Amino acid sequence: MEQNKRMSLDPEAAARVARVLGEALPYIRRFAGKTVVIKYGGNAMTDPELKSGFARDIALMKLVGFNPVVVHGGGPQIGKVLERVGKQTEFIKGMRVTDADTMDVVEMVLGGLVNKEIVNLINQHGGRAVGLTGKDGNLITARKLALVEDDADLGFVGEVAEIDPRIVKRLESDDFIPVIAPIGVGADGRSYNINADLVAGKIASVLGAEKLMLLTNTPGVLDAEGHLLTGLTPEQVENLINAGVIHGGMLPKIQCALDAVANGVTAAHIVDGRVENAVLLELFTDAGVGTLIGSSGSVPPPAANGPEPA
Ligand SMILES: Nc1ncnc2c1ncn2[C@@H]1O[C@H](COP(=O)(O)OP(=O)(O)O)[C@@H](O)[C@H]1O
Ligand SMILES: CC(=O)N[C@@H](CCC(=O)OP(=O)(O)O)C(=O)O
Repeated sequence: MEQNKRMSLDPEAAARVARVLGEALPYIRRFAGKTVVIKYGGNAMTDPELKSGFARDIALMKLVGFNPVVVHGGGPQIGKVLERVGKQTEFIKGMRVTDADTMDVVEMVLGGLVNKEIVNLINQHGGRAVGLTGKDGNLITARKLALVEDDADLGFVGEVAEIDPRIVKRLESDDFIPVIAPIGVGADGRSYNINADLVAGKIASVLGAEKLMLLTNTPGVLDAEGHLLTGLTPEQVENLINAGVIHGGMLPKIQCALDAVANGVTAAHIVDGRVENAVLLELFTDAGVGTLIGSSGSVPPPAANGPEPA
């Protein structure tokens, strides 16, 4: 039986598989033992097959020697539950205004439903994922976020005051895959709702990650005509923000990408999570996908042979 299966493999398909694996090898060597932080946005969690494919990609990353750390959002999922309980919600500069009741829903949806769904899917694909919120091991200490240009009170919206990465490092070294919900704990023990992009950026910086990948529902950063911008420098990003081309939910995303790159993360990528195998395409192919934000707007592909330059 096994013999028959092998014989029926189409030679062209076999050559394609071999080519893809060959192309992946230098990337597997580049990232071996390195941390890659993947932010999985609620808008990218569109259908069951894509979610399952994402989980399989993360499990595979770990098996080939990377250290994936997942930080997830869940904005649309929070919105649905708020709607079900008849609660209005409002966003200011991409942040959800969060009163005490909304905070309860945020914590239940992110720390409960969404976190455990991702953990479960990764584990179904042979990974060993562990779900955390910022409260576990004091991972994320938060303080209330005050908007600089606006007087608006965002309620229990927080910003990261400090990341204690010990629990994440411990899980990584024991071959677990940390899956983190963006809820922080204040000095007073209260919960704070933090934009998941901001948490992902800070965690990537503190862990000294090789790469930060932000999965969302656009092909990447688009220009005023809707064309994909494949590589951006910090100066180009600033011009696009000033021109109003980057706005809404893309603002915290791009801000965290810039912060991460300024704090030692080699590159940040904004990637279309609605594309099948988006994570693997970005990691393992020369072309990559989405928008890369780096000090020079590009990262050279790894050498096909020999050691990686230090
Ligand atoms: N220049 C831009 N290019 C692409 N998307 C943009 C841009 N400016 C604003 N956006 C908006 O940002 C959204 C992504 O942010 P968000 O909805 O918060 O996603 P996520 O849930 O993945 O964090 C896009 O769907 C788009 O509506
Ligand atoms: C302060 C704030 O806005 N928090 C977000 C947290 C979830 C999130 O960031 O989800 P996405 O990545 O799917 O957008 C919210 O309440 O929606």
